[in-house]
Amino acid sequence: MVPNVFKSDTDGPWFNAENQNAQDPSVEVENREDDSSAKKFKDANGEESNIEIETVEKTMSSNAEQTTDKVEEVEISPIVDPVDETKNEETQESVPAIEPMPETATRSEEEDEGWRKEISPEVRPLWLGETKAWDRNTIIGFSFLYVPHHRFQSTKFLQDFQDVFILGQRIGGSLNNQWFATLGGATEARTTSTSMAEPKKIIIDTDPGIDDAMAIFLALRSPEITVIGLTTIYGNVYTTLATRNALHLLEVAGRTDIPVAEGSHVSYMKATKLRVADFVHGVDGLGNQNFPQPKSKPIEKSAAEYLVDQANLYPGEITVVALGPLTNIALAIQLDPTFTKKIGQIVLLGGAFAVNGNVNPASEANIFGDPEAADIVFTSGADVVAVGINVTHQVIMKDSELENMAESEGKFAKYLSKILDYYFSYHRDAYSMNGVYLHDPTALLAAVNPSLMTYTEGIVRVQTTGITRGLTLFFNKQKRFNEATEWNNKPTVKVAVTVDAPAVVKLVMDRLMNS
Ligand SMILES: O=c1[nH]c(=O)c2ncn([C@@H]3O[C@H](CO)[C@@H](O)[C@H]3O)c2[nH]1
Repeated sequence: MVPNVFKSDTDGPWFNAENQNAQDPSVEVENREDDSSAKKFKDANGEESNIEIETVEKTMSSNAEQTTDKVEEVEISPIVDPVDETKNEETQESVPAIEPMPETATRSEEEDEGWRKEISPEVRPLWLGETKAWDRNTIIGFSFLYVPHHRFQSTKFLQDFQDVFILGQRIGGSLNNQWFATLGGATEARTTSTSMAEPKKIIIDTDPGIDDAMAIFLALRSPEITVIGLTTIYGNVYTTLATRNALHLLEVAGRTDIPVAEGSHVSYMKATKLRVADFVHGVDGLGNQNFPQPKSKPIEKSAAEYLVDQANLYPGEITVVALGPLTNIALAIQLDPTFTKKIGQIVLLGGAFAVNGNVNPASEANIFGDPEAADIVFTSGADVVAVGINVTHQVIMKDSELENMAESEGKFAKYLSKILDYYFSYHRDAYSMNGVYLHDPTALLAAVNPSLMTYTEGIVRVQTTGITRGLTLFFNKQKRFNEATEWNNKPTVKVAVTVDAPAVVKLVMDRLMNS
């Protein structure tokens, strides 16, 4: 592993009054003082606003293994198709014969009505999609609710997955071709698939940004994932420019089919004094290349609305890769508190865990951009994976690799080699290094292939005031403190601790050069 390289950025060229007071010219919102923001945040983020799910501990068992899971109103109903039985090869027990699942299926009006009556009122909202025909994905979204009902012929599709989740709790699944599930007071569902190798659905929340451009192109070249949308945010540039750049990058890639939803122009606390890192990326965010205006337009929905919509459409299936300040994600949670359970995972680039920051000794840029939003996301209960600069500062693209890119015939590599010049010169000035940190591509790869990194789990809080504003503090839960603390009863998140840096650099280079 390459040792962690760190140098303080406190007196870099960006740390000046001009940047600190800069404002997005497109914003006409009354500014608020930092201090009042912090106070309101405390109120808004007090105990009451945290979403706690009441659970009781019950034991779920099956003929093959015993698992202890927290579930609500658990009642296991092993279901065996009485009609078609066969023997399990290993156990010699009778199991339902599995027929191949049709790609699509339809249900009649009458059947639909019948099912509606049998389902408990709590689960009805999820079940009652207007869908009359469905494919494998939508069946999985609904099927768990109906497992105990034989008429639904669950065996036909339950073969495809093992675990069924409601509100993040495992309520059933299939084992040795026998399957079981419970009908609890569920309003939402999460499913995991073991046999379907469908690409993961990804939404990239981005502030392009040179390394954002790398990450977006890398995502488009990664068969393990499907980019279903981009949402934009201020950070490296203001939001208006981030949207323009996102649209431009998709045009370069020939992927204008991917929607772009514009994000917030102000912080979570509605502050308009935003800090942007144009000194890292150029005033246009893309290395001062004077690219033409994109022809395409963002969709009508805001980023937060789009995130909530997509999470509702594909419960448990979407990974948000957040490459800028976390304002849009916090706004999505504010818009719909159940977003935290409907979103599959949030992989975020942010934080400086047990190392100095890159804005000042305390704070990393994305967290510093909106500390209140970051604290909301870290303590939201969502499945969060944080990739901080303690990890990304180990992943360095060297001068020689830039030369290789410039000589490559690859479309993305050629484009990137031009804009990367600016990023390289910033790193030479700020860090005296002949290379650049691959922040955003590394975070993207944590979603593509989590095994490139190792993780620890604990509670993360973000400092929102004073000289350590933006500090990310990780609590490993190894001590029971005498007094109650601000970390009490908060959900845990995963934090990346080590990275296979050579493998990450190789993957980035290979995929971008062969584009
Ligand atoms: O304010 C910043 N200062 C930096 O030195 C710096 N280096 C990279 N970045 C951007 O912020 C995230 C990492 O902290 C990435 O999205 C970089 O684009 C920086 N932002």
